[in-house]
Amino acid sequence: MPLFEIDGLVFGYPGRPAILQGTGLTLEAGQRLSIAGANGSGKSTLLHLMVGLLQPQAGCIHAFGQVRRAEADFHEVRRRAGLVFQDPDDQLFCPTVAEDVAFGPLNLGLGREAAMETVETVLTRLDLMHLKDRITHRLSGGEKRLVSLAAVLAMEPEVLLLDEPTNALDEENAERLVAILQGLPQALLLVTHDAEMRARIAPEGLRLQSGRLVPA
Ligand SMILES: Nc1ncnc2c1ncn2[C@@H]1O[C@H](COP(=O)(O)OP(=O)(O)OP(=O)(O)O)[C@@H](O)[C@H]1O
Repeated sequence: MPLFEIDGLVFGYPGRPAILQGTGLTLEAGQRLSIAGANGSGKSTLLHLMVGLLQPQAGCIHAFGQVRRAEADFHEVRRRAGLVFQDPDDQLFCPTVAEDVAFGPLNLGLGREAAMETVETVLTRLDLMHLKDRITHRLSGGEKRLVSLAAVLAMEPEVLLLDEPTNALDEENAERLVAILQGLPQALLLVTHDAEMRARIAPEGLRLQSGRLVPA
């Protein structure tokens, strides 16, 4: 059973022409797919539709074995599919890094102590323990991006949806992120303009062009 099976998606922002015009996509368990495409072609929009942050005007989103239509259908999707937003400020909203990373596990019903254990495990794995007690909004752009990934991984999603994950990262941290992503067991959908990163993490590539996904 595919994790996501999307067919015939049509979407345009209110008062604007449709940017997705019959987009289809299948993501299988363990599969790593990349999506390239021009600025403004609708890549971020597609990821937002996949987790129910936007509603399509037509088409079908089948996720984790069920058709998802209403907002309530997407609660489970957002728990099982972790979206790392293009802008970390859309992801992080707690006063400290520890609280931001603990937010997901606490929301899933973990007790405070268990959630804090998860925070330490994930931050240690990403080599970010030095940021644990920092004020989130005072972090650098690159630090925020890594903490965003930590916050998503803390929820142990079955699939990661990554929107330009190396934006704002210096070379060393971009390299570290690539190594981390290569080592993760999850299925992954990677949106990036970085051709080298696509080749190293998700060589099976698609391109969003004229509102449809085509082989890259
Ligand atoms: N909330 C919004 N309201 C109206 N238009 C929007 C909104 N969000 C995005 N758009 C427009 O929709 C189009 C697609 O945006 P989207 O962010 O999905 O593109 P993208 O392929 O991810 O681009 P990039 O490569 O620059 O990140 C763009 O023209 C953008 O300006």
